[in-house]
Amino acid sequence: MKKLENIYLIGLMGVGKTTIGKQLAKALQRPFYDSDKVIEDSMGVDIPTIFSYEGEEGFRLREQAVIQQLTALPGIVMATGGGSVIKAENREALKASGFVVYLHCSIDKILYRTRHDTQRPLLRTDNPRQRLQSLLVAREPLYMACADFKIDSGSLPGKTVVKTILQQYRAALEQHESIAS
Ligand SMILES: Nc1ncnc2c1ncn2[C@@H]1O[C@H](COP(=O)(O)OP(=O)(O)OP(=O)(O)O)[C@@H](O)[C@H]1O
Ligand SMILES: O=C(O)C1=C[C@@H](O)[C@@H](O)[C@H](O)C1
Ligand SMILES: [Mg+2]
Repeated sequence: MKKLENIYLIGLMGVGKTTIGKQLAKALQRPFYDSDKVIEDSMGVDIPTIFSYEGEEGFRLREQAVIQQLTALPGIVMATGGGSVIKAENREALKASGFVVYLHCSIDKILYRTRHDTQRPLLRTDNPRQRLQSLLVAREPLYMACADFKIDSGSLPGKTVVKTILQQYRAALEQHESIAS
């Protein structure tokens, strides 16, 4: 049976996984992990540097190792990298071990939120809008295949997003417990 002890946030870059994840962890008094930050801390360099030396493929292998490691921990909140759902092994690990929340918002909002960003190598292109659109088309089915709950994190204030996720999580826990007993 699927476990629900952990909460995982998935979605495109810039939708607010790190921001919302930290607030959820605080509300639940749980440890917070950000898979991107765990990779950066373990390597001692930032993500653009990893991409430039190892390519996206090298980064994905490191990401897979970190997702496997973190999904084995009990009682955590994790913000995942935007591309963590690409690998089937990651999707399986996320789905099996936690309540998965898919944060989404409009491409316009993502572009606005990431307008000063230098840390997202996949947006370093002449046409970031087109890049985000094609990432969304490719990934939407993968996000949906993992998600227990999908929420618009673009038009709602962060506080409301956190409150709604907590309500959904508690409802899922109750249902889970009644099925198990
Ligand atoms: N609900 C919100 N309302 C307004 N701004 C927000 C909200 N959530 C996040 N932001 C802002 O949007 C930007 C991107 O958020 P964040 O870094 O949390 O996204 P992310 O999903 O973790 O991105 P990545 O996948 O690249 O790590 C940040 O500047 C953050 O302050
Ligand atoms: O969407 C993506 O593929 C990425 C999102 C970021 O969180 C980082 O994991 C990295 O920049 C790649
Ligand atoms: Mg993040």
